[in-house]
Amino acid sequence: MKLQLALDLVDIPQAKALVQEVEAYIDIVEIGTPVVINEGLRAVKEIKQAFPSLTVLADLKIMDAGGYEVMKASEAGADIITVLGVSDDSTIRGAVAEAKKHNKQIMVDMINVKDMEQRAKEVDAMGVDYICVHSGYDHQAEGKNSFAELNTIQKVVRQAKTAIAGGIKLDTLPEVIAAGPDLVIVGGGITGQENRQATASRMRELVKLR
Ligand SMILES: O=C(CO)[C@H](O)[C@H](O)COP(=O)(O)O
Repeated sequence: MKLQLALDLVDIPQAKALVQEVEAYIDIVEIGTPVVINEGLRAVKEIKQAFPSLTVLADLKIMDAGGYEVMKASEAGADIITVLGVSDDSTIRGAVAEAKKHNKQIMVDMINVKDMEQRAKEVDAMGVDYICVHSGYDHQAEGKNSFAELNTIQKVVRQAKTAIAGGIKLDTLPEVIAAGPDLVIVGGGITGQENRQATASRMRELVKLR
């Protein structure tokens, strides 16, 4: 099981400072959608240059032009790029084909997918690397989480790794870990804490036990 740090509400200098603090405890650093909107792919490029040994995920949440956008993110240094599960199949296939050319990986974010079981089967068959169940900020505000959805996709996914994101905190992490995803994604559960290093370190310990 791996741990991904999601950076969403920061600029590039703040992102670098945060990664520096918790680098030892994470496997993947995510350049979140708001960061890419504010700073562009330069944020991906600068973080990869500053932390070359970390896997960098660009959370582009691609919805169209899969091949082109994956090409640009790959050129910027992203190792993993996200595409939305609600996208057209041709977008996901284009993203997967382009990622393979650059030796990169595709994560499909299943946010707002209505038939989770059916779509997970379909995107799994398209050769994506990760399938991520995700309660976004708007869902979190309504008190939702993705634990049940993780269970649903785990029953049908055969080749991709499974991931879960959305509002995971130190106190809910044991429940998430018990559900057995391949990757746990934590944003505010680390970045919003007073002692980020201690929180990330404890999360690392818990994740490592599995
Ligand atoms: O993609 C995102 C929002 O769309 C976030 O990166 C993801 O939800 C993880 O952050 P948090 O743990 O703060 O919810």
